[in-house]
Amino acid sequence: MAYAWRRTGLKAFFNFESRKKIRNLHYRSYSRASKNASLSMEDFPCNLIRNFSIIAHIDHGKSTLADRLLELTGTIEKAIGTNNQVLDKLKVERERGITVKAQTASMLHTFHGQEHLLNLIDTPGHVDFAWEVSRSLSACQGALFLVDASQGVQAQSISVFHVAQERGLKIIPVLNKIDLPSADPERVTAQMQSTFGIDPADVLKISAKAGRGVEEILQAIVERIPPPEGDSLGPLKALLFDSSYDKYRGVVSLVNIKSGQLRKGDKISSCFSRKRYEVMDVGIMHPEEIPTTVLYPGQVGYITCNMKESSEAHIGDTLHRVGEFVEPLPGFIPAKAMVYAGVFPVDSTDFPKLEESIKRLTLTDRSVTVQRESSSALGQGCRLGFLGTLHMDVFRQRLEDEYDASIIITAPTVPYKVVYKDRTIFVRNPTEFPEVTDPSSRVVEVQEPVVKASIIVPEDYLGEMMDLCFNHRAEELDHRYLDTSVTSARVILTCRIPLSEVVSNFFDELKSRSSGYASFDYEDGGYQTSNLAKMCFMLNSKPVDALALIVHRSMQEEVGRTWVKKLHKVIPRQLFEVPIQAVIGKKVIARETLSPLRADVTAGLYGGHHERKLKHLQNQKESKRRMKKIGTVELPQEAFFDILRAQNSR
Ligand SMILES: Nc1nc2c(ncn2[C@@H]2O[C@H](COP(=O)(O)OP(=O)(O)OP(=O)(O)O)[C@@H](O)[C@H]2O)c(=O)[nH]1
Repeated sequence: MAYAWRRTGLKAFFNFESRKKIRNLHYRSYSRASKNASLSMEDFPCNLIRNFSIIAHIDHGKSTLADRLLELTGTIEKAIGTNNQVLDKLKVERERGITVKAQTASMLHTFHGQEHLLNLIDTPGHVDFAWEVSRSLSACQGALFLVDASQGVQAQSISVFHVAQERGLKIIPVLNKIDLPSADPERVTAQMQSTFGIDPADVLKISAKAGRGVEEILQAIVERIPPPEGDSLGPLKALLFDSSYDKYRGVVSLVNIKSGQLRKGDKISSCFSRKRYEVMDVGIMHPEEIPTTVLYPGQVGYITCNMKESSEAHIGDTLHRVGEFVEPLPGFIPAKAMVYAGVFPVDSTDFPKLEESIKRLTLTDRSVTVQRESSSALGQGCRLGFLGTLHMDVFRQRLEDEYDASIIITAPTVPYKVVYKDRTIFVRNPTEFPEVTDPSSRVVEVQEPVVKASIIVPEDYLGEMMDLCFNHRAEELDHRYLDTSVTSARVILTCRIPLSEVVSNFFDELKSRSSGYASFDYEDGGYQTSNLAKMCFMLNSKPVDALALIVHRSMQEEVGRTWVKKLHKVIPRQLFEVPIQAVIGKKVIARETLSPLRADVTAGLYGGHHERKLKHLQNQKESKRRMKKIGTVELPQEAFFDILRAQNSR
């Protein structure tokens, strides 16, 4: 998919360097199918197709294994020893070494003299991109389940295993990184057995980096994963599971044919919108687009039709032939935004450009929700909903990298439920949070989202982790042993914890207090009643809306004091006294006072040098232009943004 973006819509926005790097990577890809462009899809009935995914905890080697499989099947050039990660195509993925977008590639592999079509979908490992994983699995019958032989089973190993199991996929357990000196294959295999009931005899032991054991993986894919099913003579049913946007061809959709045949020129219709289209182009992702004339049941490929707007490609939609009635496929549960933040242009006149960039970027990332908002301190902006804070950070980086946007993001907030006597509303922006202490607000109660969290950690750090969880208002703490190794037994700790705690600095604390050994995963745990309030920050009695926070009452003094102190540090002294206050309702929780100063920038310049004085006055005039005026208080724009950034990473 990203190749489609790269070739088209987003290409124009990449800077020259990143384009050059990606182009080099692109032209290193050779393949039998691209040389032999007349790939005949008729040659691959269902029994010769295997659709599979690679699933694992973050960094356990999915993209590296994908590279080796593509090399071994001749899809790309051999480059063992180098770390290409061909399917991680976005600049943000290559810079951070993480996958954020599932990618598809088709390989041809001859087994017992018979050529098979293997469709691989490489998926992200981080919990924020779990939606991407579950969507991709819908096109698969099997999954390679990778576990790092030195790290062992980690938190996301458990969640992705269960997602694959619930979908009834055939799971091939793989122990990766056996080349590492710290690898302990026996212990980790035993963990896989005790945690997932995996038979040790089924576990393939490989080094994706060195290419060891990868041949056996190809064999296992063909032998163990069932072929897809589907009647090629039945009515057309194509599951639309992903899409991207091409400014010349419109929407490019990724489809999995569940029954029937999809040909160029076919007249098709969407079960979701009932709109009709004509298929302009069909093909497979190899990983580049390779045109074919038809797609058969079980096959995974792309189509373009006359879909002009990206919103027309509804993820999870069923496409069928015009005039044929079909029962729609089950589709997908829509992504649920977990955190919200306001995104504003640094220069407020750039808002139209920023809004356009956000619109284009969300075409390639459908899990982001967008709503306009305005702030008296920051001007016009958008409130965006993300699946987590890493997702938010990746989106920010993509806006900067691919759209050259200069933005400022407010502190992430979670969606709160406010129950009134006669209705319930969701609040995604702290400024809209009611004054719950005021009886006239008619608020019955406030609820906050909670998650069911699991932390896997060596036993020695259990105490630290319990302490961390308690400090973040966790409840229902429980733990059990994952393995009983005498030297380094590992424990899985589970609890319910407010989502707002998770999106603060929880993850950083978890890593530092466990020396990097703990892994963490969470899933939606519903809502619970909570004692929350809106904290406003006032400068000289004027509220600064962009800084408002929602806090738990048990932490209000601590939070108020911390931020008032930080504001005191960064706000320059004014010509008058400025009280800085943290306020809940009408009550001042914390206060600092900025003493007055008469700004005489030429005071230090003794005698003569009239030009120097003029230059200083000129400089002062310049910097005044970059001041933010909040009520009567003038604040350098950068200082204000620093506070917002600090709130963002609190
Ligand atoms: N020693 C060793 N290192 C490996 C092996 N496989 C992968 N790695 C390294 O592990 C790191 C993570 O590998 P990736 O392939 O990016 O992992 P991933 O699972 O795709 O990561 P995400 O997509 O971010 O979840 C890289 O530095 C790889 O070089 C292996 O078999 N042996």
